[in-house]
Amino acid sequence: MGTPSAPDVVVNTTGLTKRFGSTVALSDVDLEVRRGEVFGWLGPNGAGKTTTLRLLMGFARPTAGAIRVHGRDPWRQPAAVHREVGWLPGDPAFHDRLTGRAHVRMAARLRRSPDDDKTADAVTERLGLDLDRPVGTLSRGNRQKLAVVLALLGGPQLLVLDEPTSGFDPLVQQEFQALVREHAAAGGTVLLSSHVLGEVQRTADRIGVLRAGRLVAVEEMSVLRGRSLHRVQARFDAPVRAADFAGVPGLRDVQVTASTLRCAAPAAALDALVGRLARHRLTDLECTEADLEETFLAYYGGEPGGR
Ligand SMILES: Nc1ncnc2c1ncn2[C@@H]1O[C@H](COP(=O)(O)OP(=O)(O)OP(=O)(O)O)[C@@H](O)[C@H]1O
Repeated sequence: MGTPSAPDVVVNTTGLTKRFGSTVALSDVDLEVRRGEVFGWLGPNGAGKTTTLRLLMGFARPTAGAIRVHGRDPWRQPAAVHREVGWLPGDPAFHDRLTGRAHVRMAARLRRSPDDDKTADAVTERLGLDLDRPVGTLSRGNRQKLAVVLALLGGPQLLVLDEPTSGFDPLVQQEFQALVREHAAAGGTVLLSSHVLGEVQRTADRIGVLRAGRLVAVEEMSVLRGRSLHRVQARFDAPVRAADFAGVPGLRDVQVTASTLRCAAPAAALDALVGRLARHRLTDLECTEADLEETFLAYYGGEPGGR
């Protein structure tokens, strides 16, 4: 079933749709994730991110459309897909009385990969985790580290990570981001979900944005950075009108009150904007670059917590 995918396509979906009763969790999603890239899967709570990843793992069956991992249908061939995938669930479950190392050994036995203690020790040391403590005594962040260790066991080609950095402090986040980048640099592929751009902006090569189950954008991170908005505030020695600044391409959120203009402009619009400003007598000008999260919300709308 499905068309064969090109060799560098690791995950592809066509018309992927999942409904739960009357709830449409995913609607007609077409997506390709390629070898060697880190793909950020972004959207507010309830947008359908986890549903996508669960379909990828074969834990649920699409209502319509298809998802393939290296051309395989995860619903029909879950074991073959799981052999290639390191999975970090959004709410990892552990046996509280067993140590981290016992979990590693169990997972290694399931994967039949004897070298896993070495992988586990290397990752554990980098993230700063004690594998010899019962999991029930670990903090949330440390349990999350163990989930990362387990996802990396056996050197999977594809890492599928559902909100992986929740609970990490900034230093651990940095180390985790380095692990993700190294995985991609070695030819691996990473698909990671998040509801905030800030969490994936340092690691992702591309992002896909989901909103209420629909794919609203797929963007190279470098393009998004290029669209980065500037907040501009200009004061003049006499009242101005919004119409004086109409037609500057890309200008957003224009507010004019008496002799003050406030607006947002992508870098590409600054030159035209300055031309318009210069038609009046300026008394003050401020221009500050918005952070990427703000740029992202301006383009894709909505609150990070809203659906
Ligand atoms: N098993 C299920 N039964 C019924 N509805 C479900 C089920 N799983 C998900 N949903 C619904 O599907 C929609 C998408 O949920 P999903 O968990 O995929 O979103 P998400 O983007 O991962 O959100 P979050 O960031 O909160 O984890 C939501 O409306 C959710 O309530």
